[in-house]
Amino acid sequence: MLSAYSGSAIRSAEAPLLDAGQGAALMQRAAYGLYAAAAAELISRTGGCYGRTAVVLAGSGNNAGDALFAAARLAGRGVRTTAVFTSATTHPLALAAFQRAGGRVELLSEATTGRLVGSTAAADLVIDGILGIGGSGGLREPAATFVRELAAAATGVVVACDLPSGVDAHTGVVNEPVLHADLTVTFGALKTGLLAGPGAHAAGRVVVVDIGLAGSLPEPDLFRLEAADAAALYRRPRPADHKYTRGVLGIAAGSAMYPGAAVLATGAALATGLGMVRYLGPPSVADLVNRTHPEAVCSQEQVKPTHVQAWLVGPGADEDPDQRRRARDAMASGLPTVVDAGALALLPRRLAPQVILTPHAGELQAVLAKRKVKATRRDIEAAPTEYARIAAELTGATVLLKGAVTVVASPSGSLFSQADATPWLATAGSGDTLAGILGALIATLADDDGDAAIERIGVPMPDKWAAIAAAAALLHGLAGTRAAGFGPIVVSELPQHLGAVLADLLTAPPSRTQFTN
Ligand SMILES: NC(=O)C1=CN([C@@H]2O[C@H](COP(=O)(O)OP(=O)(O)OC[C@H]3O[C@@H](n4cnc5c(N)ncnc54)[C@H](O)[C@@H]3O)[C@@H](O)[C@H]2O)[C@@H](O)CC1
Ligand SMILES: [K+]
Repeated sequence: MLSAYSGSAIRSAEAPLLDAGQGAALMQRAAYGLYAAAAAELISRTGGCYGRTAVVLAGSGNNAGDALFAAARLAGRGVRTTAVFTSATTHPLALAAFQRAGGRVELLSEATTGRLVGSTAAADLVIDGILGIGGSGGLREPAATFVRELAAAATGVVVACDLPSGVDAHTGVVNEPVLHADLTVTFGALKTGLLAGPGAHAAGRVVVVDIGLAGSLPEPDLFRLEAADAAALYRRPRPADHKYTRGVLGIAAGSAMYPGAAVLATGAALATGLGMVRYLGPPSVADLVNRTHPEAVCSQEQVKPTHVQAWLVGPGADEDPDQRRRARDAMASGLPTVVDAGALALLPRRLAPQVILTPHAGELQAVLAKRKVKATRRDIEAAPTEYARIAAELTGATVLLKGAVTVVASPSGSLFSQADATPWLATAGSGDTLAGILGALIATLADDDGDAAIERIGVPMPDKWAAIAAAAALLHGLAGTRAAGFGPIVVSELPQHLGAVLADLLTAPPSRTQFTN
């Protein structure tokens, strides 16, 4: 599991080391890590370092210090380095080291912007060291115009120092213009803004350089599950199991108008693995579910007499009064319940953490509007963790906000973010399969075994449902990525790819230290 921290948490972790006079040593560790990662990137893209060109964009703070010390080391490997200063002052020792190593210096101004955009765009490597965790708001002039023009040009490889300048380290809000990085080399620990919100896209691949903060870090602000966590969370069948002990999921999805949602959600739940799916819905849909998934037990029953461990309500069920009633009853049942699509319009005032809402930004906007929180879809997309957290707080439910990077907010305040999906998953029916996967996971992990699994992966118990939701997003993303390897995704085929993903995961859980948002 990856853990991420706000900029202020990183600062507090650094404080005792700075007080002990270790500031220069911390900067050297950061700079060395940045140099090594940038050199590796340069070699992999251009075949070497000697004779290549690099431009460092340098601001006024310690972020520029890291970048200039790193560039001095690159110069020592024969890289022709130039620093473009966005302000008249900078880290003096780093500047001296950079110049000693043969680095050239340029000062950005209105008059030099056009020329420097051209030469920077032509460089093999650009290191963005304008702002780090000390930055607030968007870039000011003249850096703003320079970065806007540079971002519109084709550049060599872009490596961000600590974080892309202009990204909010805490929220991932991107204060435009921001130079999108191919690689972000971040120091001490992951920053929340590199894993969530538009900042996650701006960051590209992320590597963490250990500068010795591990012992001083507080509780993380955000978690990200890795494939190995999903494998550890997954409830494997045991010899003494029968279908009723492995988890039974009730699904009230689909309607005469949208029968496909029921088929997709059921198929995804079955492929995730559980004891049984009990499908409840109108006869025509039940018939279709039966024909496509004969193992599902279908009926027109209501929620109360149906014996299950968990519910999934809402996909494709907007217009059907019986399905709406089932959704309301499931939410009131006290059982773990996935509330998706149409059922999101039926929320009672207050819910519990085992109720997991799975809106996209537009649906979350409606949920929030009913609770007098005004936010546009754009606002939510710009700061997804903030709005998911508000929704979890106001409803008492766990909130999984779908997006390219999916975020999950626990009513306890904890956050998860998962970036395993591929844009190919943005296709009709995709959400129904995510709901099905999540439904199967909550049905199989509803009991004490689920609690034990949560302890195993090191998640605090109040965040059990958020972690399971994050695992569902991860499995859905991996299945989608695998499916996309065979061309555009046909959602009804996703379950078979999910089966293959699970088979891989459960036999050889991979671990990752570097990831791509
Ligand atoms: N504190 C430490 O010991 C360490 C810090 N490190 C580096 O230092 C960085 C933090 O350094 P700083 O605290 O100096 O902060 P920054 O380097 O992020 O820059 C802060 C400076 O930028 C100015 N500024 C803020 N917002 C601006 C904006 N929107 N437009 C233009 N200028 C703006 C401020 O006036 C301030 O002078 C980290 O991100 C990391 O790269 C690393 O060297 C590791 C050790
Ligand atoms: K930066």
